[in-house]
Amino acid sequence: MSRTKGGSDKCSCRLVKEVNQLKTVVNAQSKVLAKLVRQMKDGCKKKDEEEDGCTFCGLNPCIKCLNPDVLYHLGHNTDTTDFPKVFGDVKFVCMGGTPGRMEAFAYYIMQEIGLKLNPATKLADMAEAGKRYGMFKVGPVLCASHGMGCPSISILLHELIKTMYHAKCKDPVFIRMGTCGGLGVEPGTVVITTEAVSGKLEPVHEIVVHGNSVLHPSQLDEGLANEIKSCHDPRTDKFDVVIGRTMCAHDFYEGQSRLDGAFCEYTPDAKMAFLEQLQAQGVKNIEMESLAFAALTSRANIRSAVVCVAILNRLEGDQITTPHEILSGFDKRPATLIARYIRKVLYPVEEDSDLASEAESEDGDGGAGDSKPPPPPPEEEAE
Ligand SMILES: O=P(O)(O)O[C@H]1O[C@H](CO)[C@@H](O)[C@H]1O
Ligand SMILES: O=c1cc[nH]c(=O)[nH]1
Repeated sequence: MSRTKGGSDKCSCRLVKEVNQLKTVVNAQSKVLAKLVRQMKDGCKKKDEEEDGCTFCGLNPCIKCLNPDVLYHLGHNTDTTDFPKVFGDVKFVCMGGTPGRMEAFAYYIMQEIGLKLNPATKLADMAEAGKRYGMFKVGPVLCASHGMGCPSISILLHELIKTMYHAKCKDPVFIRMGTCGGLGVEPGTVVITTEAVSGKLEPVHEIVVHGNSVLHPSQLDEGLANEIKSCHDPRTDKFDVVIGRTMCAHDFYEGQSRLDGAFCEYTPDAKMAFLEQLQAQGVKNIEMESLAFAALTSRANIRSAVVCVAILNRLEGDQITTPHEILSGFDKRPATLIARYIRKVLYPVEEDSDLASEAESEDGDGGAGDSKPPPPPPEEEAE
């Protein structure tokens, strides 16, 4: 009996050992299997990306299935516009409030990057059919007006991001060039945003989806902000450039603590206390689109920057009394820096010293438009 018991003990011991060995083998095999599946998926993802072409992340997977995709506010759709042909070369998407500013920028950048237009023609407004925004294309630079406020820029960004997606664009950079109210800075100073904050001073853009609040971070690309700042030449430019946080308001008057709106239910002291609180938190300016701009571009992993000129110092007042000629000179300042940045990217061999020779001349009649076009202008026509 005892022999039998000893035998069965031995047997179960061997069984346990064998089961354990088997477990080790199965575990090892499932690790190998998981690795192979991962490699297989990564391979397919890479292939998809190569096929899709566009480098954006996190986009709606259903875009592919929209046939056609109608970009209603831009007046284009994938049935009638050949996106890769029309927009496939876009590397810079520049945006600003008004169609006039963006058309002027389009002509300016044309000169700056050495493109030419047949003198008998003019740049077409590519969003004319949508009757909402203005859009002009000059080689790799797409210039679009976004209107006022986050809802307006947000609609445009959805449609521009889809435009870039359908066109299979590779890593286009998005830049908003605007005006703002400065905080403790001289009127005419250019402010480049590090981070957009809401009226509650939170670095998030809130959207309401299905009745629920959804928050998206509103960071901007620090490297890009510094690259654009480095295009400033303090020796010759007649303006300062600072980097800081931007408060994005959903209104020009009460939302920005002005005392001159149709309604005002706070005291001048409360206004000053709020503006000083903003300043203490590193806020350098106030405008109305940076939050949606930062949030939507960063959701798609797009490098983006906000470059605005202060048209007044809010610590000194609310009303904009600066004459229009001076304001339009101010408008050219963000444009000058952005054009230099674009030139640097397109013509990296250009010497930094070239920047000094074409610094903004506000005494002249053409302001930033006086700049010399870069050497070897490509023999290409603007669209
Ligand atoms: O000068 P732009 O870029 O239009 O932007 C600023 O000016 C408008 C208010 O006057 C707001 O849209 C604000 O963000
Ligand atoms: O004070 C200002 C000036 C321009 N744009 C704004 O939103 N606020």
